[in-house]
Amino acid sequence: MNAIEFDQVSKGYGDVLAVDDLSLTIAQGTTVALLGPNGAGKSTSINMLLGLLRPTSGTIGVFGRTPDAAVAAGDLGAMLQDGTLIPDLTVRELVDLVRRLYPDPMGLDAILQLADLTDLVKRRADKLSGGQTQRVRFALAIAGAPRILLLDEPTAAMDVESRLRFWAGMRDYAAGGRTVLFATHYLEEADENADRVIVIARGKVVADGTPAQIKAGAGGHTVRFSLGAQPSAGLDALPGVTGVEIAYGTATLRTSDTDATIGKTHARNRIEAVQRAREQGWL
Ligand SMILES: Nc1ncnc2c1ncn2[C@@H]1O[C@H](COP(=O)(O)OP(=O)(O)OP(=O)(O)O)[C@@H](O)[C@H]1O
Repeated sequence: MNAIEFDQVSKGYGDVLAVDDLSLTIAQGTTVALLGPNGAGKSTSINMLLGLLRPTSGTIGVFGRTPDAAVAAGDLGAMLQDGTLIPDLTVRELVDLVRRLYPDPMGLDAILQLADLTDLVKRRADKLSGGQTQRVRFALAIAGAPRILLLDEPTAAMDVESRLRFWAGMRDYAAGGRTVLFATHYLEEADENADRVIVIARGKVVADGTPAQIKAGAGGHTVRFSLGAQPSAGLDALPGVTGVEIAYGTATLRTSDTDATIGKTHARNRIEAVQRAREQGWL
């Protein structure tokens, strides 16, 4: 049975077409990565799945029901990009409070263990680091034992070790037939933690397959260059680009069309070099 179904879904914000005629199905029991650069439409898709946003056109089904009906039935748990915790409660009190809101929740100890929170149970929610806060938000997402878990860039504030423990907790949660859909910018995270990777760029699916297929296929080419003085903004909008990573002054672009990406990168660099030369009074 399909857990999730998008049928020709589009979503526009004024002039911006964030999701563009998206059709896909996700089978129950799979862990799927939604991989794409900033602005690809990942959060918009997840928010539509939760019924927080309405599609401009097309329909979304969750176990054959509308997103609103699925949320009401407790089928969907989510960890979104922001959201504050109730500050006055301890971690244990907060997780217990939320799990009691559901008809058939997970046990408190099981949640705390999966979210790696057993050492933090007595800590007040407003005294947590960014990565610890993320772990509590993961605990709240799984508290109701939802059949589908949606994670929107869940490891954003985590260090390397926290990330590894987080993904181990996610895999334990997914084991036994649950469906997980997570959004990420990183091919490595998708590769290591998903059964299937859907690459989206500018609201459209540009590749869809197993991590091995995605790495070997069209989405797997890499263009790397030193940024120098030029800004990194806008690299994700270059033709073919499906992912951007910036580290130590080097840009690594993942692209489905190396020629088009290099052509535009070259043109952009020349324009910026001319602009800089003008600013310096050399031209
Ligand atoms: N409320 C809004 N109003 C106008 N435009 C929006 C709004 N929310 C998102 N957008 C635009 O829609 C497009 C898709 O955004 P979305 O947040 O879904 O992408 P994303 O893949 O989740 O990006 P990121 O990785 O940065 O979170 C972007 O161009 C974004 O600027």
